[in-house]
Amino acid sequence: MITTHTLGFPRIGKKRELKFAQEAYWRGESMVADLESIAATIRQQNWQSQKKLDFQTVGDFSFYDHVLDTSLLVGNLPKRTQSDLPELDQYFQAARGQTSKAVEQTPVAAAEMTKWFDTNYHYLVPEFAADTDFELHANRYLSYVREAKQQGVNAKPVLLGPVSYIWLGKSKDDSNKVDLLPKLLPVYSALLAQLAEEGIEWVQIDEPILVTELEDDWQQALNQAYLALNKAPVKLLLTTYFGSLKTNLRLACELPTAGLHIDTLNAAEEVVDVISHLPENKVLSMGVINGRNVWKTDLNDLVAGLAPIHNRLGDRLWLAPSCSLLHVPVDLNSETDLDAEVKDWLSFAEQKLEELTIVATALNEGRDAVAAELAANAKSIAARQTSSRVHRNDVQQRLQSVTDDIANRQQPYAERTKLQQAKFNLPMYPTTTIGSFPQTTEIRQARQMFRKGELDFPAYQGKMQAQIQRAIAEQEQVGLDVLVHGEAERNDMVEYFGEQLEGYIFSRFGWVQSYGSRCVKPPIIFGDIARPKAMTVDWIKYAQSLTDKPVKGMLTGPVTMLNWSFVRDDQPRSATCLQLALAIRDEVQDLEKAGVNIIQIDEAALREGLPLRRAEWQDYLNWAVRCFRITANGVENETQIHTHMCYSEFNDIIESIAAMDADVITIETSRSDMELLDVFNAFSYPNEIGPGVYDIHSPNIPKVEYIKSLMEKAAQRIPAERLWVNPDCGLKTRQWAEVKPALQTMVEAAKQLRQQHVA
Ligand SMILES: CN1c2c(nc(N)[nH]c2=O)NC[C@@H]1CNc1ccc(C(=O)N[C@@H](CCC(=O)N[C@@H](CCC(=O)N[C@@H](CCC(=O)O)C(=O)O)C(=O)O)C(=O)O)cc1
Ligand SMILES: N[C@@H](CCS)C(=O)O
Ligand SMILES: [Zn+2]
Repeated sequence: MITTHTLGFPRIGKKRELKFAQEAYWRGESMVADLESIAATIRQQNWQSQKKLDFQTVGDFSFYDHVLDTSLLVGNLPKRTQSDLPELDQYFQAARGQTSKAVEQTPVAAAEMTKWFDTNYHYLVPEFAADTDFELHANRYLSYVREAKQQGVNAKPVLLGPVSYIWLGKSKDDSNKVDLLPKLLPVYSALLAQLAEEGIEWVQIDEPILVTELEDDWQQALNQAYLALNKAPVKLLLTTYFGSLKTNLRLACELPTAGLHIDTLNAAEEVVDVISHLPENKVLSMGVINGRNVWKTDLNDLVAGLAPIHNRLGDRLWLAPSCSLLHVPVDLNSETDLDAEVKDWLSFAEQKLEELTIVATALNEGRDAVAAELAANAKSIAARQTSSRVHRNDVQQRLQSVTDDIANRQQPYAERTKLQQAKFNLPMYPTTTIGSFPQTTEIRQARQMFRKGELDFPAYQGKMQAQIQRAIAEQEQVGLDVLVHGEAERNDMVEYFGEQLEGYIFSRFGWVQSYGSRCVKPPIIFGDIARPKAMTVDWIKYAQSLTDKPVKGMLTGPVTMLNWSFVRDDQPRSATCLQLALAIRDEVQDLEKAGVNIIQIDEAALREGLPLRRAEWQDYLNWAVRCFRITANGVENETQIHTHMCYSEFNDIIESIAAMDADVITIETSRSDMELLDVFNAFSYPNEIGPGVYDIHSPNIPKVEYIKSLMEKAAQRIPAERLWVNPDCGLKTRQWAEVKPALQTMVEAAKQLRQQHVA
């Protein structure tokens, strides 16, 4: 019999119950018991949903992030958070710098946050030093295991593996973090022994780094780890996901574990090799349902492909989604307003579990046992393949006419900058922001009322215009040079555009965790993309009508739209990106026609979209940069194109960043003390740069001297004439009470820098 399981399930709840409980606790409006109670209900519901599978996963629930959970579990929360406060409060301090406002505390620096592989999920980076010691703190983890068992759950606990845990962290003292492994392994061994005492048979141990290019020392670390952990009295299922194993294939097969999970969506071509290298006594868990996308699986096709593998492996075959379902929305059944035709093509986390059981039943008992389900699936798959709504002749024809010319500006930057300087006459160290201002409760409630029909468009528009007025007035008072309209009308920088483009649909409850309590609702691209009408022009024109200072038009670029949407799987990502590029190009040109001469095209996700293996980077960068250029470069020389990226480790891709040829790039650099600019310097990056001068994730107000010192460091690397002054990223998650003084400080710092420059 095939065994079914899942690597993890979304932990936010069907209607983001966890978010509301977390935020109420942090505001000091609820007790920890309320938060724990909601969390327990979510875990119970999740196990209930998994009842149809052979195992239910335990340990995938998290109050903030599963990497931080591992830090807690192995006694490695940052030292600065260690206090007499209860464990959960120390945990929140590590995550966000502070816990519930109702708790007396000293705020601390939050741990750094970064992207989880190539997803839009962020984890909290473990901190290491040569003297880091580990200690098992398993109470919470074991309590979940016992809670599950009390509910009759056939628990398969999940752990982030020790080698990936260390690999994902950062050494704070330049010591070699992999050297810490011998100190960490006894903690894992002790935990596995305790799990065995709880009656656990199988433990899922995630080593996602096996899909990356690993140096020898990391390969040896994996060998060392599993030789040690193999002695534990439980069976280990080693799990890999998000990619193929390539040069790590033999290693993954041969590590001494009882089973191996591979992502067969991303490693389809490796299945035969894995089967032939896998020792006869090992289980193979095949990740056959896409955990990163929302399309129904072609179950008939899958059953046909799996049948010979099942014949060969028999009971050794396990089936699961490709990765944790953390990256997809919870339940399609919550969507009552979704376009019925497209809804029939979709599958969210709950539905993916159903798909899994249908496949397993078809293989275990024969197709007749699920004939109706397979027939219904075949109908949906065929309907999608033949739908007239997927392909559009006008879009296809336009794609045929694309030439390389449209990706080029008329003049090189060196010429454009003279014309732009004459037009805008900006001072040295011009100041600006990245686009968004606080998304207040007032704004979100107005949008909710508009969505429910309680406000008509003119009333909603009036409210948003009032917000724009406020944003412009605040910026004028502060004395910024290039203003923004503040993005009040946008629920999200991607979803907002998805809602206005044809070829997209959007859900009502399709939330996916991005970090902590923050979620995104990625819009879904189902067909060819077209822009029926201008999307932003009226808002920007309105903002410009309120001031004599230039207002930047603000758009999300094609690569970011692609990377933060659920995309179609019936054509290459590059083809979808090109369609997006053309649609957004039209918006750029409409803005220009409307007299908007500074246009920012955010490509926040360009870097994170890099494939996990370097060998595949160049191909991605080639088409991604070309798409950006197609979007941006159809404008006059005098029109100034900005782009923005939140993560600025550009060491390996600086040529591509330069090839984008944006007149100005604003980036996140404050936390790196401007060292990230070294690469721009070494490359002699020719265009203008706005290195972020303060971290927008923190409520702290920066000091003038701090900003000046950062900009002085920047000026050692980039000629001052090409420097802008701006925050690291947008300000939507902050409050006005924090934003205003922070920007005042920034403008004051810029003024002093100008004076120093003259002197
Ligand atoms: C810049 N980042 C972004 C990423 N990805 C994106 N798609 N967008 C981004 O901006 N990735 C990297 C970074 C960091 N990530 C994030 C992700 C999410 C947020 C964030 O603030 N999310 C909000 C939800 C935003 C949203 O869609 N709001 C809607 C709906 C608001 C809502 O919940 N309404 C309530 C009622 C109103 C109320 O009472 O407040 C409801 O519908 O029930 C909107 O504004 O209309 C979040 O809260 O999680 C930030 C950075
Ligand atoms: N313009 C966007 C970019 C975020 S990456 C904002 O300011 O929120
Ligand atoms: Zn950003």
